[in-house]
Amino acid sequence: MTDGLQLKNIEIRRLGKVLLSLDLHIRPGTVGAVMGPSGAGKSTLLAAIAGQLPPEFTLSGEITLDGRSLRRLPAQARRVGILYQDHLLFPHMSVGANLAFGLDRRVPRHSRRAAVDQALEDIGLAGFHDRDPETLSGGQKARIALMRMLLSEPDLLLLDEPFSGLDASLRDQIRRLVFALARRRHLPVLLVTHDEADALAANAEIVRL
Ligand SMILES: Nc1ncnc2c1ncn2[C@@H]1O[C@H](COP(=O)(O)OP(=O)(O)OP(=O)(O)O)[C@@H](O)[C@H]1O
Repeated sequence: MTDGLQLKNIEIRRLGKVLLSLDLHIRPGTVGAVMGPSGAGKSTLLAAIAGQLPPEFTLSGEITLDGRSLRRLPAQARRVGILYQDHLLFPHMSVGANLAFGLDRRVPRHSRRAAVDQALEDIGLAGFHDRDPETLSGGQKARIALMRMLLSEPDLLLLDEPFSGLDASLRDQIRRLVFALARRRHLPVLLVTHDEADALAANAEIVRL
């Protein structure tokens, strides 16, 4: 069995033309960074791994996560967490409700509040449970979006330029947090970025499209 994420002979086509082809192996607790020009298919690749490839595209090749093949699994069964640039939180729910939404369904109802409070503490936002997401800073939203994703207990993290909307010091702080949490949980991370510094901060193996 191969641990982590393995992409073998992946090809994504649109209108019969190859958009991208690649091979990649990301071990648990390490980061693989995919870099390339705009339109190269980076976000499409993440969608393919997550089981959300738009019907305009076709995919061939093998995608395995800790040895199990993902391609035939529906998106919700793949246990993949995705983080995007815009850190979308549900605006009509409190911070606590946003986090509870991410919680793995296996967490029993009576321990959910404690799990959410612990999660808030882990990201330095203890006491934010009842806050409205609209009242948060960009960095606070980013931390909550990250934690909401981690609470769903994914086996793989897909990061689609999650740091690019943040200013320099915040960017450094958030990416350190993301990579430290991923390492601690032994998760493989596939990072899409335009910024070489993101890849360096993650000690990532870089694949250029
Ligand atoms: N739903 C879709 N239907 C048809 N074409 C699409 C769709 N989504 C993306 N494309 C096209 O597929 C190509 C790859 O897009 P994608 O968003 O994966 O690129 P990217 O490398 O992530 O770009 P960027 O760095 O600008 O985010 C682009 O030419 C884009 O216009």
